[in-house]
Amino acid sequence: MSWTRKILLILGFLSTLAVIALIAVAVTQNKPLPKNIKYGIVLDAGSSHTNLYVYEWPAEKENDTGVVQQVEVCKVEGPGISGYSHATEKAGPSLAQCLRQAEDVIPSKQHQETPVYLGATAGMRLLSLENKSAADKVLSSVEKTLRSAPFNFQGARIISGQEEGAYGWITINYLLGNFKQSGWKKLLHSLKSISETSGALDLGGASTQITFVPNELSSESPENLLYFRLYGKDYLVYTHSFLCYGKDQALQQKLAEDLQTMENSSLLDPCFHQGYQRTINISDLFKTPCTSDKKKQFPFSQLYIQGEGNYQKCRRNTQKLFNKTNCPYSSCSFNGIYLPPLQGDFGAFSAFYFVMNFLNLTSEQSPAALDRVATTIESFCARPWHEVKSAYHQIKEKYLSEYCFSGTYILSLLENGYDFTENNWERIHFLGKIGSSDAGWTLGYMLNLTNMIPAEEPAVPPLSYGSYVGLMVLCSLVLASVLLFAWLLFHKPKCLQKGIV
Ligand SMILES: Nc1ccn([C@@H]2O[C@H](COP(=O)(O)OP(=O)(O)OP(=O)(O)O)[C@@H](O)[C@H]2O)c(=O)n1
Ligand SMILES: [Ca+2]
Repeated sequence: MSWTRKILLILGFLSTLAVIALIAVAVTQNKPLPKNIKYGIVLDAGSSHTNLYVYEWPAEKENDTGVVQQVEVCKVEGPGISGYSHATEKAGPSLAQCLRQAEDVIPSKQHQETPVYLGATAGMRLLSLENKSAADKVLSSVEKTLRSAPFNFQGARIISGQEEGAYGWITINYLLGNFKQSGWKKLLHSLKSISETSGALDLGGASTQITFVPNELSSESPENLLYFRLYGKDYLVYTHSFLCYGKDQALQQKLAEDLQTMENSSLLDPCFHQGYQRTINISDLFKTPCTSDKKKQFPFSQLYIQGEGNYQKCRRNTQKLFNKTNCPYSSCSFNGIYLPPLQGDFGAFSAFYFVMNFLNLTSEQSPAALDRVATTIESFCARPWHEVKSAYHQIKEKYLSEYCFSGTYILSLLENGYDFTENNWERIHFLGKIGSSDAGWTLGYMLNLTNMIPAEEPAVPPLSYGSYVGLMVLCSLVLASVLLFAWLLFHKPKCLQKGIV
């Protein structure tokens, strides 16, 4: 072998070594640190029940959007905490089992640093209107239990309807990735200076919320407007919470209304299936502040409900709950509450989802047209109770017996209350979960209280780790080839000269 050929071989070998060394250095120098996971707990103390959520996120990424996810949900046995008004000391202990479940999910050495929050919604709002001292005692009881858990207690309080709407909106937009815009979308949006978010529709047992970014800025009703700066963008958000318009309180309102014109104690109710019967104490019906204005003396103490199963009648019946007669603003939803024109897509969750999912009306591939939704509810309501009961024997009777009313109420609320029509119906997306996380206010609440949503966009390295390593490899290969080529060109080893090769 000639000396030039030897040198060439050595050089080739050295270049390969250099490339390998460069890659090795790039990989080891920039290897991401082992994942350090953090946890947070939020208890959603709703009017019908309490859920405990455990969230996790990588510690080093806590200011990025979309990194927090739900790892556990525990449904507390028994009623919501507002249901303990007659045994307030039992409200706290009812949470113990779910807290123990959270202890199993979160590594013990991290218990102490894990924040735990409890937010109570409309059930407790109503209880504090009805009996403030009972509401305070319930909150002290749950605080005592939460303080005795091994976590870092951060508060147990009643959140306002505005907060409930706003945090629900933050949750779904965080999970849908609407706050983070990358690539062409970011460019497009910065050119048009818009950023699309999705509205949020939440239906609980005692209240319902509507929250979205309206098209035009209007200061007609400042109490319905919220301002946020999130990841470097400004958002002006409309929100309203209707207390007493959750589906359980809406049913109470409807029954109290029906009672006004009754001559005897039996009620033929079009919102329940034919053959269904239920007895209600009239005193219970008027305990809630939602019906107190309809309270009067009745010549009977119990109400006997007989199902009739008639959607059209039920619809006319529930429609009466939405008073559209006077509106002091340019536009209203109902009861004289300001509502700007609807804008964009909406995510509809909690009972909106439970009910529509039961009725098979949530499919994203072929969203049901409004008239198909109505006919589905109509034919469901028309099925006799014995048939419904045997077809869905696995579903709790309390839920099952009310899907006809709830479906009808949801249509009334969306169509009569908020003015959704067949033209924008497909903009409503009924969703239970986004990824592994439930849609609801709890995630947004935790993100806010732990300062995990920065006002300005966090500085992020321009390249991801993978692209960085890839680029290093590419540059090294190009460099090595250029060197080799240059050497070959200038030194023209004999082996490459014409006649020798
Ligand atoms: N699979 C399910 C689960 C719940 N529900 C009903 O859905 C309603 C509301 O549920 P939820 O969103 O959990 O309400 P809460 O959070 O308890 O009430 P609020 O937000 O008003 O405090 C309740 O009437 C409950 O009976 C249902 O019909 N089917
Ligand atoms: Ca709720």
